[in-house]
Amino acid sequence: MKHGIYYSYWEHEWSAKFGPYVEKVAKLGFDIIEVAAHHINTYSDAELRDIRQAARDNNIILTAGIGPTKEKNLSSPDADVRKAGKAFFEQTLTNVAKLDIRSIGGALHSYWPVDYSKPVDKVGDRARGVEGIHGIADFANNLGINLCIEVLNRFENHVLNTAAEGVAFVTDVGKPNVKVMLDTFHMNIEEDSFGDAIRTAGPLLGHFHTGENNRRVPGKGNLPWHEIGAALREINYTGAVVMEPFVKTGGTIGSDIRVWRDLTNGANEAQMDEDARNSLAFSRFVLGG
Ligand SMILES: O=C(CO)[C@@H](O)[C@H](O)[C@H](O)CO
Ligand SMILES: [Mn+2]
Repeated sequence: MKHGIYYSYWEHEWSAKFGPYVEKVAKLGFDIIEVAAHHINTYSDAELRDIRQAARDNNIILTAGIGPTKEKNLSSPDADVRKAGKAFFEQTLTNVAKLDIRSIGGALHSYWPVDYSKPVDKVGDRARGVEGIHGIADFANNLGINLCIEVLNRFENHVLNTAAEGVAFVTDVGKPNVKVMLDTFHMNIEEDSFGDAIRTAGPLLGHFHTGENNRRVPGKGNLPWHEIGAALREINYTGAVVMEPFVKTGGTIGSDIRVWRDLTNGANEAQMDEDARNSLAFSRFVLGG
């Protein structure tokens, strides 16, 4: 098991440059830095080469996360939007591969966060999502990349809310590099049992996000970390565990995640770093790795 952190912990925008975080998280003791792929197509090849080199020098693995926009939605009823989504993913995956990234996770099968001001078509979106992911899976596989389909809570997406729905979706896609991704924050809202949800995903679990009930770093809230760790051990999970804390207000990240209060009690960067370091020690102990 490898442990990481999403760089958005420290940032307000998905467009923030992620290069400087490679060395920072290495110093904090992490194995992985997860970066937002939303704007990777604006990076030059030279920039990507430098970041890849920094990761190699610091013994850090990069993983990617993404919440596709409505205009790049692989499950849209509009064929032109689906086409734009496919082209966007092909370009994004090509650039992601330049960083030696082997895993991209998020609502790849849909868009995020969902606009609920209009009625949603869960059945149609799911069917088009299966087809859309099926249509980019081989392209990703040829680059050595796993597509990890994130199960989200009802307020952020309607297509997949439980591990069982995630497993059924991934089984329907039927490609070896398409996996289920779970996130403890979302599980806490939707699942009857953390342990059962993890066991339901079993060998299909490809990526795992951690965060407390209020998205503080693991160890500062009330989630049943021992139960979560026992279930991960039971299924012999050896993949990435990436903490995804969101504790600061502001910017697109603050508003997409609905952070309307400072959950750090005014912590400065050094104190936030210390929280991350402590949570990493807690996570390694309780979850393994
Ligand atoms: O859990 C979440 C959002 O609640 C994230 O994983 C998100 O989908 C994506 O990473 C955005 O970059
Ligand atoms: Mn997540």
